[in-house]
Amino acid sequence: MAETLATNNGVASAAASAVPIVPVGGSDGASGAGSVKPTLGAAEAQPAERMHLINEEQKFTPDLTSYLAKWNLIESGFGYNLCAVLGSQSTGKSTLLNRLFGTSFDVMDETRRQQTTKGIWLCRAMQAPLLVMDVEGTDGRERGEDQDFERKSALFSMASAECLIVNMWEIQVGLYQGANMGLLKTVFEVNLGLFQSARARSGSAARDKTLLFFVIRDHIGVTPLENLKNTLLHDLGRIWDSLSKPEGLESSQITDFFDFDFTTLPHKVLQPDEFEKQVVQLRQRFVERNNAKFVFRPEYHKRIPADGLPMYLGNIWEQVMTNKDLDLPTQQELLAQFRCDEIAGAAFTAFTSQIRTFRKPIEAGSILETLGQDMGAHRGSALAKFDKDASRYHQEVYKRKRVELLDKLNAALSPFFLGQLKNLHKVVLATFRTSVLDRLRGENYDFAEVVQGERAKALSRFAAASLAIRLSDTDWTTDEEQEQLREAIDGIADQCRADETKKMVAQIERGIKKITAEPTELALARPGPDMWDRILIAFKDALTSAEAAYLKKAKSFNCTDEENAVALSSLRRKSWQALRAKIDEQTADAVLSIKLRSVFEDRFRYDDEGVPRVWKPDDDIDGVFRKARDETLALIPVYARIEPSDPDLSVSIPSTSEDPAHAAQVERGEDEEFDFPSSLVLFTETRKADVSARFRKEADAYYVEAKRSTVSSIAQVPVWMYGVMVALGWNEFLAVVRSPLYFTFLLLLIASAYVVYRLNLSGPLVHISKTVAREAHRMADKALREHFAQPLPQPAILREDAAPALAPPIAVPARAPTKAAPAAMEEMELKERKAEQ
Ligand SMILES: Nc1nc2c(ncn2[C@@H]2O[C@H](COP(=O)(O)OP(=O)(O)OP(=O)(O)O)[C@@H](O)[C@H]2O)c(=O)[nH]1
Repeated sequence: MAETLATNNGVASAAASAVPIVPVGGSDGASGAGSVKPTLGAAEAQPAERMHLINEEQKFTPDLTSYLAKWNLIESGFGYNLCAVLGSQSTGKSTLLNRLFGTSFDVMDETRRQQTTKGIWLCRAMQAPLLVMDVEGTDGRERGEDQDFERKSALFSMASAECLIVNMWEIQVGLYQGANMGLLKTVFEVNLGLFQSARARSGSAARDKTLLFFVIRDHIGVTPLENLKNTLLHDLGRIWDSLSKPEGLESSQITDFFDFDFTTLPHKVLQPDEFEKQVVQLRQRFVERNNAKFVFRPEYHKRIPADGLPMYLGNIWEQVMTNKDLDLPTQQELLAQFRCDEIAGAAFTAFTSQIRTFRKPIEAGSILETLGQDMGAHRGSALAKFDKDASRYHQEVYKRKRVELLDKLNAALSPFFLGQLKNLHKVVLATFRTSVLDRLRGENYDFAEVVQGERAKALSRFAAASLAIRLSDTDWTTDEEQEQLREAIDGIADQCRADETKKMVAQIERGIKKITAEPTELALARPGPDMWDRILIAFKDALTSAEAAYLKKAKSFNCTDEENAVALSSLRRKSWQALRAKIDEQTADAVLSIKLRSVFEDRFRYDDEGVPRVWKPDDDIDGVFRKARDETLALIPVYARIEPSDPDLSVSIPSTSEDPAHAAQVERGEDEEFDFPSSLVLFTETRKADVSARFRKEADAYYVEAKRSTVSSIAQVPVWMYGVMVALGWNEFLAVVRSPLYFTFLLLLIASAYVVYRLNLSGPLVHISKTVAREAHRMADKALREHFAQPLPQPAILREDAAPALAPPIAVPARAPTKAAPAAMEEMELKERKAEQ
């Protein structure tokens, strides 16, 4: 046992040089040391205000936190020490504490010798971060037989203080009650129970040790400290042996739980200078950390941070009061849980107010560029705050609470992470769409390259941005969002490709329309058995080159064969429909009748050399008319159906019913139904009959006109008639020459003619005359047509029943270039007809 003891023989024997002593406020009335000067190097200029930790009614103070703050200790963590004093009443405990630590405990008035300290008082030492407890003296006459409070207070001091100063006079050494041995026995017993569970759990007794520092007062020096110490140790050993120890601790030694130290102090009244000197020396052991005999060794510390001390001490006292077994480690754990929760709560509150600013912009769809850093910084500062205050508490509890706090912080940040991801998804997708569409403008682009490039850009931007907001120590992942983005991008790419394909098909279709327009117009204007051959050759040529153009471009679209087949089928169908629209335009009723009339005129009004016919009475007008009319009528069935003379030139486009892709489009309402066989038929039978009837009427008018022209040529005036006219008009001639009036008129007429000739006005006059004549002719012609349009008795050769059967389709020779009836004439006639309608 002796080896484990930390004794201090030197203190008692060392009669240090006279060192002035601290005057501690006015509290030390007994010392009368108001004249001595402090040499403590104190951090505080004045003694700290004491506080009643446990009052006479055995109530624990609620003000400890504020006092700790006032004493600048609340933030000190483990950087403080706590000691308490035990001893009989009026043995100079308060005096000793005030002298040693510069505290402000009340000291007994020497003249009255009555109890001064009631309950437990606490004060901060003046020169060190040390809390000192002045405990009500034991064995006081005020409490008499009632030892309840002294036991409680001793137990409380034992549980909380690192160092328990046992104050006694030299003459008390060897006594049982006087030396507080009875009290110490009780304390040892309860202490064993107290530490039992702690030992079982931690396996370390050293950690829970307490120092019992015996200060033997009024030492007159006759009995050396060593003897006194041995006496005390012997007594303590006896007490320990007599204890009923709990199971598992039967063989435990007193030194497993306590360290002992001993010192003496001279009589304060009889040897005041010596007393003060030794107090100063003793003080050094309490306040100088680098002192070799520094009292507060780390293993004595209860490991309670200063800010948790009020609660810890409160709980201990509550347990002491309710006589429950004290389990200090449990208390420490409970305290740690409570304090860690408190600290975490404070850190979390500050954290939530900091991160509140993220909510609005993220909900509004914005992307916060520094969100990841900010989230990390706020989370880090919350954890740092927690670590700073909570790490001093029970480590297991601290670590568990830290994990809980981290989870809570992550949960609070998670909505921002997800919100930002959602916004990122939207923005990246929109950028992808815009960029692709921008780059698809114009002609020179490779669709696959554009889409692949932008896709890679979008995905890497998303990956980088989402990585930036992924915090460590979270289970946050972005895999699902990346997959969703990939799908969305592919969806847009597919849509773009479909749009591009459509655009390309429409462009090619326009090209085909342009290329086939002229050959179609030309072929329909010059009908014949090979009319459709010419049109279909042009169409097929255009379609073949269009398909080649599509396939060439489609390569860069990465289109599948199926997509290509659909697009090509659509291209063929649309091109055919465009051709058919052109044909419809060129075979509309009005246009067709002009075409037929033109063909008829070519055959009827012009001879084989293309020279206009002047009908003579002996000409076979009827024969020529019949032939021209029948040949023209024979063209109507040719126009009626698209049918090439060469079957190889036939075109076959799948109808909707044969094309599932188009059928689906029709079902979706994106296109109209298409039936190829019916698209080959231009005229129904009824329309054919209508066209024939109309043409016949027009042809009849030509016939009548031709007939009339022979009548007017027959009615020419014979030459002799002019001789007769001269003979008959001779008298009138003479009358004019002889009459001055008529002659003057004649001269005026001649003069006018001369002026016209000289002024070269003959041209305009002739032009006006011609115009007037033409207008008159047109009006007469119109009147005649209207007249003959009435149902008149027809000549036998013109009646339907007398007409020969229509000749089979025959080749219609191309019109000679010198012939009349150019397209302009046709148009003029068409306009005239429209105006008439
Ligand atoms: N003989 C002697 N008397 C002392 C010594 N120190 C103080 N006293 C006197 O003892 C009396 C009691 O002093 P306190 O310091 O109040 O003693 P206490 O133990 O705190 O008293 P309670 O708080 O009532 O238990 C005072 O009159 C002091 O002057 C000392 O070293 N020796």
